[in-house]
Amino acid sequence: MSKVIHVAVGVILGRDGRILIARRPDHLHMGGRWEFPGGKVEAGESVQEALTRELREEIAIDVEAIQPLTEIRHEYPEKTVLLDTWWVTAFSGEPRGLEGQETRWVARDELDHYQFPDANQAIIEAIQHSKVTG
Ligand SMILES: Nc1nc2c([nH]c(=O)n2[C@H]2C[C@H](O)[C@@H](COP(=O)(O)OP(=O)(O)OP(=O)(O)O)O2)c(=O)[nH]1
Ligand SMILES: [Mg+2]
Repeated sequence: MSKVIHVAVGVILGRDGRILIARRPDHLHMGGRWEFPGGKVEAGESVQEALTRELREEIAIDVEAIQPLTEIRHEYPEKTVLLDTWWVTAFSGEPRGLEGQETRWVARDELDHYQFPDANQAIIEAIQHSKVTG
């Protein structure tokens, strides 16, 4: 019955090694929590296309290079998501929340200080174990 929602997620690496997080608008699923920007893969779209589109729509950057990070499947009571998560190692533009979201650059070892959706714990561990540094 419950289908898995495929989500393209970008872990955006700044030149100083920090990572961009954004606060989900209150009215959305997991509203108020911090996230790595991204959104649902639409029909006919590849995950890379979705990632590029979502990061342009949400935070006004153009993706130039990505590397796979991890895939996390998580069952929330209301839905199941597959977070298809990519490092964004090069981009153009200056990120800003086009949908009014607060954004923040944080050091890798400070991610634990923010409240993310439950599925993200596994992403944060993958980041902290990854050798990608930009
Ligand atoms: N973008 C993003 N979504 C996440 C993260 N962690 C997590 O559990 N999710 C969940 C929340 C949502 O149920 C789903 C992503 O949906 P979304 O609301 O970002 O999708 P979207 O940008 O396409 O938005 P919309 O068109 O539905 O308004 O994945 C994360 O770090 N980033
Ligand atoms: Mg989104």
